[in-house]
Amino acid sequence: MALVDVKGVSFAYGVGEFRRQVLKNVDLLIDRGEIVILTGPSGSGKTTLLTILGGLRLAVTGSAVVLGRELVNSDENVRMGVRRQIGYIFQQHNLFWPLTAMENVCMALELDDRLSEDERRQRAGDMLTEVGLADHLDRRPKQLSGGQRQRVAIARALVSRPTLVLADEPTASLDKASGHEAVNILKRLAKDYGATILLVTHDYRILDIADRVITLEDGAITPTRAPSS
Ligand SMILES: Nc1ncnc2c1ncn2[C@@H]1O[C@H](COP(=O)(O)OP(=O)(O)OP(=O)(O)O)[C@@H](O)[C@H]1O
Repeated sequence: MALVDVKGVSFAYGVGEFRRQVLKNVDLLIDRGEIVILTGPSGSGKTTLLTILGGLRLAVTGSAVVLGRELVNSDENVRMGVRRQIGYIFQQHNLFWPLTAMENVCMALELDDRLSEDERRQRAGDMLTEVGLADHLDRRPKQLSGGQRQRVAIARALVSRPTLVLADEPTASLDKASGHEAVNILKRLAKDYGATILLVTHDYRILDIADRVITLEDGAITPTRAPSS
């Protein structure tokens, strides 16, 4: 069974004369372990689709089965259950400024009451080491570079070993070298842990990390092409 199985999803913002159709009959299948990049022009509906698949926005038309649960017309508790199995990475890393790198990553484990405080710190430290920040555990975001902050965000998204990682423009605020480094780390960790990634980007420099690139234009998926390598 596909990890993400979308059929005929449409979505509009607003009502009446302000109604704007943003997604038009979208179909999308993503298998377990795949790294899929979703690209396309600004305003084509990429973030809207990502937030629907992440259980952050409710769609009412079509079908979107994510991690085995139907999200279209779903109850909030279904979406919450799915959200708990997803790691999110955003353009702005969304780290908490007063907290250290270690504390930011530990926060992602706070819902898991099977872990003791020591185990959380151990796992967070291990994951920060994996992203190359073993020497920066006690630094706060303002003491880190943009690329290092995004690596903390990657560690935070992956520390709970999510089945699915959704990333929205994760390299948009990074230079070429740190953007590429960040997504390569993300790819390596996803492959190590068997996670599936759906990543929205305009950044053609990172298309080569994908197993598959799909394009959204004016709310509709255009035919799939192989990633340029
Ligand atoms: N909350 C909202 N209310 C009304 N319209 C919205 C809302 N969010 C997005 N839109 C509109 O929906 C369309 C699609 O937006 P979306 O953010 O999904 O596109 P995108 O492809 O991710 O764009 P970008 O690449 O610029 O981030 C845009 O025209 C946008 O202005």
